[in-house]
Amino acid sequence: MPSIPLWNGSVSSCASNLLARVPMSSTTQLCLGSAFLGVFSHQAVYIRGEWHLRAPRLVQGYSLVAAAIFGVQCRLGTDVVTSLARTGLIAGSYAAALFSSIIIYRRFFHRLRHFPGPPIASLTKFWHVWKSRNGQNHLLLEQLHEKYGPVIRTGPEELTIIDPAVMPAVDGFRSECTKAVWYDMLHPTTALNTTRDKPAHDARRRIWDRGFSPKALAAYEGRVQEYAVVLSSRIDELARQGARVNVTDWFYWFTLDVMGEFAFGRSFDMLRDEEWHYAVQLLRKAMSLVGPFSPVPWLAQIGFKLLPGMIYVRDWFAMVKFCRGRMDERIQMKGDKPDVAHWLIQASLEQNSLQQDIDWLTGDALTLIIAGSDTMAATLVLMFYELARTPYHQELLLSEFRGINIADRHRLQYCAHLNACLNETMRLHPTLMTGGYRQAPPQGITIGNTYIPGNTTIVSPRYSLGRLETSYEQATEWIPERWTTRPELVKDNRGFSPFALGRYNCVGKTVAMSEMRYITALLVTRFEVFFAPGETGQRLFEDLRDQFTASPGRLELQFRRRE
Ligand code: HEM
Repeated sequence: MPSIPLWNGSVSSCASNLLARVPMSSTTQLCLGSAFLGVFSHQAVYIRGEWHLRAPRLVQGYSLVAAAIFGVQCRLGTDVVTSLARTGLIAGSYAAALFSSIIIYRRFFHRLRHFPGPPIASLTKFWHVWKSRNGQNHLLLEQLHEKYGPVIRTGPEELTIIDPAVMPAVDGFRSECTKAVWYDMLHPTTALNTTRDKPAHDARRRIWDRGFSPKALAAYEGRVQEYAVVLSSRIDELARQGARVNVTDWFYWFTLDVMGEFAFGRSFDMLRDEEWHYAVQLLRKAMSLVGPFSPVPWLAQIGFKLLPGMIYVRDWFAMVKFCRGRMDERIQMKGDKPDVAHWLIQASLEQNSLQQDIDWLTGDALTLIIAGSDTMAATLVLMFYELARTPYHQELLLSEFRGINIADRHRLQYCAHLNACLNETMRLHPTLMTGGYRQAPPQGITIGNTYIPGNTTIVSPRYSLGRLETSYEQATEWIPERWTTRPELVKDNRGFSPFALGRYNCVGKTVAMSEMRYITALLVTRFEVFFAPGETGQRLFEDLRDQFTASPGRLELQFRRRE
């Protein structure tokens, strides 16, 4: 995109000459000129292309221009108050004209103008920031679905599509969709998951795939099991005391410790210390902003670039610094530990680019920690909530595990009811509830019978897709048998894609399934699980936050050792 010079010396002297020549009474003329510029800049410049990454520069540029207009007036002898007022008028005229032009265009001329949705959503994403300020975007989209149907305009450039055809259309192997602007939210952090450019993503993905090959997975297995056994023995101690177990914390500590091992060859030691590591706390604080600010990645960019000291932004940078330090340590580590970082570092060494790749390595380590822990922990919490409510399913699982070696992941992967419990949890309580935004290719795309114009952001919320009565019988109930003995309860499974499809699918799917199967088998064979007195699961759902990955509320269970 061409960039417009917002400020330089020649503009300054030009403005100075101009103001010197015109009488001050011509403020009206200046305001009109400014308004004209506002409309012109929208129609000629901003109407095309993406601007979110340039938002910080634009803020700086406009501030400079406003300061220059003010400065020139003061130099011409106008008093400060009048200069300020006049600058406000000129800047206000520009802004009013610019935003009026944007609003009229978005409402009446935009290519998405015919799609239903809240009228204000077609004008600005700020309505979405406001509506999802409590981090429960998944519920908001459900309400909109009820009111407006399967295709909803949820933003000036955005459609939310709650139709099972959306998943194969946007993520299928032949799909030409790309990752949407949301993935630039954390720019300039570079990482596999946030790479929007297809060739660059594919190249990085090939490196990651080496870290998840069958040979690599076999090497991680033992280490994951060690952590699972530690978790189980901690729970055992609590069970002996008859204590309540906040499984939300324990499952997070378990998955985060494992991901620390994968990313840095060193855990966060949370299972051992029984408390949150400070770096993980920083990460979680920073991540809590992802939910409300997801609709406006440009605002996040302004925060990152112009307000690095602001609370939450500061936490994010502190976490990145921590990861960078741990990655430096990991690079220096002797020995050949089987972890994911090994493969990423090895690729950089082979290309002789270790120093240049340090940002990639840090960003990828962060991705691994977030993508690998939040998803698994939330799935486990939600599945144990369902199991605690239904002892019958614990018994079914127990009989499935009888006589088999649960430490053998190949054997566990054929446990039909275990797989069904996991699938059913990921259908009803997906851990990427609304996340995974895609962008339609320039020529557009047809989903079901609906043509989606080019470059539209497409949101396909798994939370709503998993609850469609047109796809599932008794859609809001947790019935694992729908994936085994009662297939008639699944009418259309195209929307079921917990790990995504195609080029952007989950690289950690096999490790995730294997880890979740093992920990479930270990806990169910050792303990009976039930709600702690007074626990209903209400807090779990009331405090459940949609911040790209799901962040569930507290759940207190009790465990009783099986004889
Ligand atoms: C219950 C467990 C998990 C679920 C439901 C899950 C789901 C997903 C989904 C839906 C995506 C696509 C995200 C997008 O469109 O932006 C994804 C991507 C990804 N996942 Fe997972 N995931 C899980 C566990 C894991 C684990 C254990 C790891 C690592 C060990 C992992 C690493 C990744 C990475 C690196 C990506 C980015 C892939 C790419 O962009 O090429 N995930 N995951």
